[in-house]
Amino acid sequence: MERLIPPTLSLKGRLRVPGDKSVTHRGLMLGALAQGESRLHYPLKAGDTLSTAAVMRALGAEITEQGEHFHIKGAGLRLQEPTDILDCGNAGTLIRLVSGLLSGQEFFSVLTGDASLRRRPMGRVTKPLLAMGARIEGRDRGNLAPLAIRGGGLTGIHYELPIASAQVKSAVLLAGLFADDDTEVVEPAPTRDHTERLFRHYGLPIEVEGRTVRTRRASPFGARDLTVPGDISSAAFFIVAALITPESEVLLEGVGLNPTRTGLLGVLKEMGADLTWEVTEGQDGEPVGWIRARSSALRGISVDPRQIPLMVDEVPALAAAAAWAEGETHIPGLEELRVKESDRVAAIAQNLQRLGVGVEAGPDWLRIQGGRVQAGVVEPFHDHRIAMAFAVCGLPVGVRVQEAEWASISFPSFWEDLERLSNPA
Ligand SMILES: O=C(O)C1=C[C@@H](OP(=O)(O)O)[C@@H](O)[C@H](O)C1
Ligand SMILES: C=C(OP(=O)(O)O)C(=O)O
Repeated sequence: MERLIPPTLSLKGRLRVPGDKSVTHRGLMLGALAQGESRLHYPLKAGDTLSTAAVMRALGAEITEQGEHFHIKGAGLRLQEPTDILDCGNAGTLIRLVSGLLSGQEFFSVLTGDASLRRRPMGRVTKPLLAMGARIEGRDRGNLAPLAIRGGGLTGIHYELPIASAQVKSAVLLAGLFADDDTEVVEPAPTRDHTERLFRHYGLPIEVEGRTVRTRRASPFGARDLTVPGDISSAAFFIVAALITPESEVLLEGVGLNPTRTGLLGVLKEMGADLTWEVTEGQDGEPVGWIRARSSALRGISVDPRQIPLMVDEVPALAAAAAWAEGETHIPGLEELRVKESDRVAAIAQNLQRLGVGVEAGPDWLRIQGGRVQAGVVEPFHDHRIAMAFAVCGLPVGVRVQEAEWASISFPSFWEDLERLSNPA
């Protein structure tokens, strides 16, 4: 389905973005492992997290949608052998985290997903899980889904992550809940720490010392309610939209402001963004607050690559901001973007070109010549973040977005929210 976004004069209003995708995935998994009943408040109900709910149901948890929340009846630490293959859809976080969980279960399971997910590297999780004692087979010597897992009999490991990845860290920590001896993961750089915070919320073993995270075998634990903050990765599109559209002011409320997720805010400030935010409460271990973005004269910068893991899903939105900035923006450190839902380095470069923006792409970098954006047609390459980022990039001049339905992977109300806040020419 193609969406026509008319040239937009201004963007104004307040918005509560949908629940955080990372926290929703984890809340569903840990609620399913708990004993007893709990509520997951304000979860993200979108393609990726509905896949997680379906997978956890197939593993024995009862999960029902009740108004604003999910009601979860946990299966406890011993899940049920699924009677069919488990479909992870488009969700990298789901297949990687649940591989860790299933490595701890003494039964057979098979994980697969859509065409995009079946192209994404799984060796990064199967390698440490095999080292812990799980039996895992997959295409390409265990690097590609479908993955067949027979779990159980795990021993803890000390694992130095070769890449900065919260998914790999979390997969190993989840497996560590079922392993003899301690499991220790060392990160090369900080990544989102929702798993660590949620382990604490549920009273699961967790110790953090600098870049080292440690866990050990879990005892049965009780269910606890959890409230999911708004997703800063979804907020990012409206932040950038307000910055690049004249006469705009947008207030985003109830947004998760975990410092391992807010890299984009600092980078945009460095570009001259009129952007303010404040943490107003702590919600089940996650800082939450508001963000205000106003139209700004942005300038190109050279982004510090150490910021990328703290804004890894926001790079498409940053590219949209860079297209409207005066001068050149250099974004290094993008090797991981090559293996997301699409090759995001290539997808960003191609769509910037479609809108008349000068761009050069290297193996792990982008160089964007800002200041001149033309109306055009953009192609998301089956990737939700690319669809939304380029809707935003073309907003002030008008843009046609192909395959607009992909936004529903993480932000089903995106088009409606955009229309509500926009004043078309
Ligand atoms: O742990 C998570 O919830 C996520 C981690 C990141 O992936 P990597 O671990 O591959 O960097 C991110 O891109 C993804 O959208 C969500
Ligand atoms: C990379 C993403 O998600 P996942 O890895 O879970 O598919 C994303 O949402 O941008």
